[in-house]
Amino acid sequence: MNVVLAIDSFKGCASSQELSSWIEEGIKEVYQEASVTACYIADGGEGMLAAIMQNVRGEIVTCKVHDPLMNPISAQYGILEDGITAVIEMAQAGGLPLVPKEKRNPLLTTTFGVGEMVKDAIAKGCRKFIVGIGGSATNDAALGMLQALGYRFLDETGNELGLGGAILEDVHHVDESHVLPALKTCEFTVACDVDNVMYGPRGSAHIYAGQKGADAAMIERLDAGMQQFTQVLKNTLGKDVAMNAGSGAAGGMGGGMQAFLDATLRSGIEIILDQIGFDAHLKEATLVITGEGRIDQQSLMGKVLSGVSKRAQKAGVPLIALGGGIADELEEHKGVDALFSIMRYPMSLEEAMEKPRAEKLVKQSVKEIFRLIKLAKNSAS
Ligand SMILES: Nc1ncnc2c1ncn2[C@@H]1O[C@H](COP(=O)(O)OP(=O)(O)OP(=O)(O)O)[C@@H](O)[C@H]1O
Ligand SMILES: O=C(O)[C@H](O)CO
Repeated sequence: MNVVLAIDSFKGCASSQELSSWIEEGIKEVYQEASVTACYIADGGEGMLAAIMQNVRGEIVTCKVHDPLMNPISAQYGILEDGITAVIEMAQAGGLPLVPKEKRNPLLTTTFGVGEMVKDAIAKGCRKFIVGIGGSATNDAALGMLQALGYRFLDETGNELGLGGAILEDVHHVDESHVLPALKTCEFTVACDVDNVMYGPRGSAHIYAGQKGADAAMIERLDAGMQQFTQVLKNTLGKDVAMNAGSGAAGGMGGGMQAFLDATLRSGIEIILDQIGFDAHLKEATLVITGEGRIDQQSLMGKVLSGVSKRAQKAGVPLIALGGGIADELEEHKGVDALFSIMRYPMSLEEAMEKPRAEKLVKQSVKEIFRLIKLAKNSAS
């Protein structure tokens, strides 16, 4: 019995690492001799750095940067063993949890700190970047990040603009004369947690600015600003990126990085599965277990579950998914052989998400599943 685990965190409850160790314990109680390979998983947002660095060789670097409201903080990024590839998780410097609820305002928040991380890595010799984007407090199309790297954004009359999503509507000119020279020799691959576009009904502001503290009027302003800014990108750089998949991830960070840094945008889960050599693990696998906090229709359309499912199907390995909860409307789940909720009896979400209870529920569910598998295997042989 070779089980491969590729489970996303249950957001607000348990990390991919914690879940993996609980699942492994549950399996081992039934199948002592089982071999369990835990692949830590994330989608590009929070947790991506840990997911990649725990699966590959490299070092973690801590540096001093600024949070989305420009308060000094420490952030971490990784340098792979080749010494030139940096793994940057934008959420470390631009993440939503860094901003207290009452201060969340994507007109003001900036990705400046993410640029500071890139600058630090460049100073340490890095020239290749894997940047995980998502889980952000920002909607500034990467302008803050670019400002930290020397870009200056000017209004109609040539005045330099400040920080935050509010400047999108005022940018008319881009001054590249102070850009860090080494930036031209850098290669960026962006791991996007979603495939949204920069503006419009599926744009970053309409879909995600609400959770970052924007009210309806702010959302309209950010959306209009983003639209205006993408027009400037077209006129000044000749770059038409606004409708590319992932350009609207992390408040337009994907699109900004594509336009200014020639970044390649990919789905975060695909990048992570490649980095950790997931396909090789599948070759030996009897079964794969994936999952996330809440399994819904979206889970099967471009996030961790669908990424893992595509590869498991290709390798012909059965896949089961474990969720804190499963959305009512989810009846069809093509690509996942069986879905299980860890819940045993009605309880409040708060109770369910208490870590010790979640741990117990996960282990109990896993034991039940593996008891059945063992029984079926024994009766078949
Ligand atoms: N132990 C748990 N029991 C029941 N439900 C849980 C538990 N842990 C998390 N959840 C539910 O899952 C939700 C989080 O969902 P999930 O972990 O799938 O992340 P998400 O916000 O959908 O982001 P993403 O899809 O990018 O991972 C929580 O808000 C909660 O409703
Ligand atoms: O950061 C965000 O805006 C969301 O995670 C989508 O990318």
